Amino acid sequence: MEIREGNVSVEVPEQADAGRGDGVFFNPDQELNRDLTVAVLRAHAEEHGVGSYLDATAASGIRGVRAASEGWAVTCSDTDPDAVALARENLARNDREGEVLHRNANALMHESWYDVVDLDPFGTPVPFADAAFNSARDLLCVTATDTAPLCGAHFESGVRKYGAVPVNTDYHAEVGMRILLSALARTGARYDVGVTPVFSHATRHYVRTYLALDRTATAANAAVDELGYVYHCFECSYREHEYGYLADPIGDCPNCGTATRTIGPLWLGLTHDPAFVERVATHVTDEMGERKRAERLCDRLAGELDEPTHYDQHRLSKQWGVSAVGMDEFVERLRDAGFAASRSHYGGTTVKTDADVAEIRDAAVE
Ligand SMILES: C[S@@+](CC[C@H](N)C(=O)[O-])C[C@H]1O[C@@H](n2cnc3c(N)ncnc32)[C@H](O)[C@@H]1O
Repeated sequence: MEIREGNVSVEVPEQADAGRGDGVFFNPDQELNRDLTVAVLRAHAEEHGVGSYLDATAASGIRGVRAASEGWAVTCSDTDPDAVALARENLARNDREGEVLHRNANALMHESWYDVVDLDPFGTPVPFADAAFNSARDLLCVTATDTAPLCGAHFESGVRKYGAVPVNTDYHAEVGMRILLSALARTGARYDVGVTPVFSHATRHYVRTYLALDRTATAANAAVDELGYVYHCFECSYREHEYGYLADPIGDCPNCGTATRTIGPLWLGLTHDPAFVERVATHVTDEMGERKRAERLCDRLAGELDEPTHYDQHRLSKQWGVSAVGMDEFVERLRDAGFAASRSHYGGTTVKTDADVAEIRDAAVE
């Protein structure tokens, strides 16, 4: 079946359920992810110009074709011969140049350099991360769809894959994002590559991040300095974070006395650069099928307070046995009490604030 996405039209196999079928993979639900990738590539090109782009796990090649239509010199790779044939056909159908290789992306990335590498694999990107840090010069784009291990819902799998302790909290999507960033920062650091996340979002069942790379030991050290731990109380939702690679757990919750759980190492630093996000927003354009959602997401991200966890007003209200109020009202009450507060992109009822859970209750519950 032929579909149009952004400025391109590609042939993709008809699939009943979001990509899961016998044929070459295609998931229409990832259009927002791909629209934002194009906007990020445009914003990145403003500073660095267009260059070489590797669509490492290409399937239909839709990412590669869209990047090629933006002027990037594209390479697509896939281990599935049917995917390789389809990606070639899709580049040709759009009159775009580009090479499509029937290669294992890991071998390819150990041999060749690209300005931008895009990892969009099935599930976890971890099997591709080492090679990617030895292939990407400027920007590494990564999707992870294994949210259950990342968020702590599949605890052992999360520990195995990400070398960190994930705990399933009510801010699980953010834990997933910060576990992924932590693992990527530590992988980059092994090769003296420092990462700066310039744009990241947790949307439905995946996390997507864009890392600006600095290939120096100093930058790698700076990235490791952004790692640390969150101590979480399941009784009252109190949490506290601590930078530093060596955990010194706080023990009992200072709010209610219950033992806290340690989560991490997590990336505690910024998960995006607000100025870059604003520039990305200017590159979200009319031909994008997910333009409205992309704009809303950029807007929310740009205004999101820099705090490593968020709260869910509805969960807190249930815990306290009070009625929830409108989100803008909730944020206003926190600000009126002197705290920094913003809504967050992790969900419609989520908020970021520098108030702790007892302070939130005092400020927001009448
Ligand atoms: C989730 S799909 C990619 C989806 C695509 N990026 C998109 O936006 O529609 C993952 C693809 O990775 C390919 N793949 C799996 N292991 C690979 C490897 N080691 N090297 C290259 N491609 C691989 C699979 O054949 C599959 O086509």
